[in-house]
Amino acid sequence: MSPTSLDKSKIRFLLLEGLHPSALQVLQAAGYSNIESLSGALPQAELIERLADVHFIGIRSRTQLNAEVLAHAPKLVAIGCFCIGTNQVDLQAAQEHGIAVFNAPYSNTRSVAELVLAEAILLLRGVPEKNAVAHRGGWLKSADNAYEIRGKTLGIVGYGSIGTQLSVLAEGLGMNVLFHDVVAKLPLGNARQAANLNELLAASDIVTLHVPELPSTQWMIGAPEIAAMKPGAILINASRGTVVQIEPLADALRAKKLLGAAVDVFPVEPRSNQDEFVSPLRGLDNVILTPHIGGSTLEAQANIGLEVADKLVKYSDNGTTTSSVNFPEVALPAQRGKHRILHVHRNVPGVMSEINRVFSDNQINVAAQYLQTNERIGYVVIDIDAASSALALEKLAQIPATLRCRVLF
Ligand SMILES: NC(=O)c1ccc[n+]([C@@H]2O[C@H](COP(=O)([O-])OP(=O)(O)OC[C@H]3O[C@@H](n4cnc5c(N)ncnc54)[C@H](O)[C@@H]3O)[C@@H](O)[C@H]2O)c1
Ligand SMILES: O=C(O)[C@H](O)COP(=O)(O)O
Repeated sequence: MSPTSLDKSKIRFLLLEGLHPSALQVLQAAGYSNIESLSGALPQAELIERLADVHFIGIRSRTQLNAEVLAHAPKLVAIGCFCIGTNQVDLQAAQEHGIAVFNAPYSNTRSVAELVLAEAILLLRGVPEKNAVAHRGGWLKSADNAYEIRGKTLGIVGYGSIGTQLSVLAEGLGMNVLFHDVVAKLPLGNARQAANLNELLAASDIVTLHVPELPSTQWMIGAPEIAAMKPGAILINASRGTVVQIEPLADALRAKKLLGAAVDVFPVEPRSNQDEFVSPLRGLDNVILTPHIGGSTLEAQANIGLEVADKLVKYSDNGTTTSSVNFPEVALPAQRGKHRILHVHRNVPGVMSEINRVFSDNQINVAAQYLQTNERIGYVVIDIDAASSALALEKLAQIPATLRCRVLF
């Protein structure tokens, strides 16, 4: 019996944006060798060119996999976002092409929370400004506008994985925690959910943002929201660059309405370390500017490499889609002596009858079948006799609603 899965040496992986070597190690240990790793993101035209024969791509937050790029990726089976955010991928277009998307939803939450707390402490003491002045030969020894973090109110916008982790750490430092979320959330410790964003803005000494990039979070902090903050408050954004309007923020910092700010993410970010960083916030001494490194610790990156690479291997090797962000979740144990068909299809009436007709019309015995659907697509894993898999694959590929179809083992 000949193996029907594509030979592992022919399965191409393209890893972008300097993924941690742990990702490569997981892929190699699973038998994959056709792997190209690049340190930066690619411009759209080059991305499209390279995706022509790539089966799996690994990216971080910079690589834009929009509908046009995905339309030019005929062999792409899955995308690994080696980070939390998946806003850089058009998840709906990926679904429509039958491409599964995976991420690492928890691996860098601690790293972000630690950075935010460190920034809050430094900004409350005026350290960024005092440091900048000292570098220019000045000496700003003064207790003016320098405060302890103990007893201050931290306002967390978005009480998810990062927001809750931060909440616990902040209370450990003696802070009061207020949070705002669109969903009613169980407060941890003594934290309290604010009635709305304005209540949080008016009551917080430090406002920190931890919402995903969504249409509803775009530019959610602009001039009116900054005006609603306490005079002398601090704003921290380590979420996404589209959440805060930069010009009103720069104005408020210049006018000393805000004591300081820490910004890790920007509406436009350089594609690589070789490109220039351009921002109206440059040159403001009371602002900590960091190059999108909230999740960039070796611990987080190593864990992300292991987690996402493992998800790609499991999907490639046996079709498991557990914790995919855009695919129905299916996990079936492998069966000895059987071949496995993975069929992704548009979720339209009658499609399962057509699929099952392939087996009944061709007298193919089905040993196991597992279907999961969401609004748009269905994903069915079918184990059948090895001798029939080539015929089944050919017939299933002809069903008009088929998006992707492959056979394993
Ligand atoms: N700077 C970095 O390096 C870095 C690292 C990790 C994550 N991030 C960003 O941080 C974001 C948050 O990460 P997370 O793991 O905590 O995500 P999460 O999904 O666990 O939590 C997000 C929370 O925001 C809430 N939310 C959504 N829309 C909202 C709105 N309009 N107003 C208030 N709350 C709203 C959600 O209900 C959820 O509780 C990620 O989506 C990512 O974009 C940045
Ligand atoms: O979404 C995330 O996890 C962060 O924004 C980190 O992105 P990065 O991997 O590009 O640093």
